[in-house]
Amino acid sequence: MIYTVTLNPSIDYIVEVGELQLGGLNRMNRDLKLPGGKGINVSRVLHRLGIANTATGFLGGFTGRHLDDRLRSEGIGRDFVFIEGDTRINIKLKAGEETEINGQGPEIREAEAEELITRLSRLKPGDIAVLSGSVPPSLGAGYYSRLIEAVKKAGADFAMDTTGEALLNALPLNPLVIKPNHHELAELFGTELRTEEELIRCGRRLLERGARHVLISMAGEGALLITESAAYRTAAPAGTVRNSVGAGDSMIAGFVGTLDATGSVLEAFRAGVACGSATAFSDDLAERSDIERLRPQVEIRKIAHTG
Ligand SMILES: Nc1ncnc2c1ncn2[C@@H]1O[C@H](COP(=O)(O)OP(=O)(O)OP(=O)(O)O)[C@@H](O)[C@H]1O
Ligand SMILES: O=P(O)(O)OC[C@@]1(O)O[C@H](CO)[C@@H](O)[C@@H]1O
Repeated sequence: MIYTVTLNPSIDYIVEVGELQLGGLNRMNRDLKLPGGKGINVSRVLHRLGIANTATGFLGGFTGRHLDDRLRSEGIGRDFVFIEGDTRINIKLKAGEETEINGQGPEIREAEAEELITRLSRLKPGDIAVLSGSVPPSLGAGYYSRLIEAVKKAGADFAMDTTGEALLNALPLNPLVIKPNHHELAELFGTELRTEEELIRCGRRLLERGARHVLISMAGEGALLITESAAYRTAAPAGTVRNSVGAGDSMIAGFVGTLDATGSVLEAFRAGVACGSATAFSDDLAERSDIERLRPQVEIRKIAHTG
């Protein structure tokens, strides 16, 4: 079973205005409230692919209840720890460009934090925990490491999609896959990454530090996959972008779900790119039919041997 862990879920409030008047009154052309938070997005895409999974993490308040209802109505398995604070609302403003304003997240009390660790310590060998997204400030960056230790002690595996210190701390614990986008990768290494060679070099350094697969997503420019033995590249399939929020999470869902089901790293890579692009071309996350339509368009090229 795949478990997704979202420490900081959200309702994503997608707001479309024509031209943004800063300091003035703007009227919305369109708005949409979607379940959000990176792990929750992974769960929703896995579910659409027909892959059994359980969404866990923290939910609270009226927003948390709404999210839980939405996930229940979609038929997604849930095992959230319910907290006192309100789950955040993240604003995704579309005014030509996409601008995101994400909340910090509610306060998580110590007993609530301990409860999630207890739940994850019940995973079984063969299970995979997908840990995604930001950490509410009250938990601190070290919390992910405690969760991972519980998962590993239970004999289960884990994948990680977060940034900064939390990601670096997870590397020695050997994540199945990590997925920085090219901007996050540059930030991790404190440098600009202009060429494919530079991206691959940084990806390899993350392998050396313990990751087992490194996916580098590059939005409309496709993605790179760095494994122990080689580096691969795909272009993104062509299409009209509608809402790219959750494209990276969709990619993780396709990669982890397919790797778990087939054992094929390249099929997992292909599925990941198809899921990511299908989401970018949809208002909400991708539907299975859109993913299947794009899958054959994803051509994978081996570009380098590792080592
Ligand atoms: N504009 C686009 N056109 C085609 N495919 C896209 C586009 N944006 C994203 N994708 C697909 O989705 C994958 C992941 O996208 P991206 O690199 O934007 O991830 P991300 O930054 O983690 O996204 P997010 O944080 O919005 O979930 C890309 O590798 C690509 O396959
Ligand atoms: O603030 P975080 O946890 O880093 O990211 C949260 C978020 O931006 O990520 C998802 C898209 O990947 C959205 O559903 C959600 O609003």
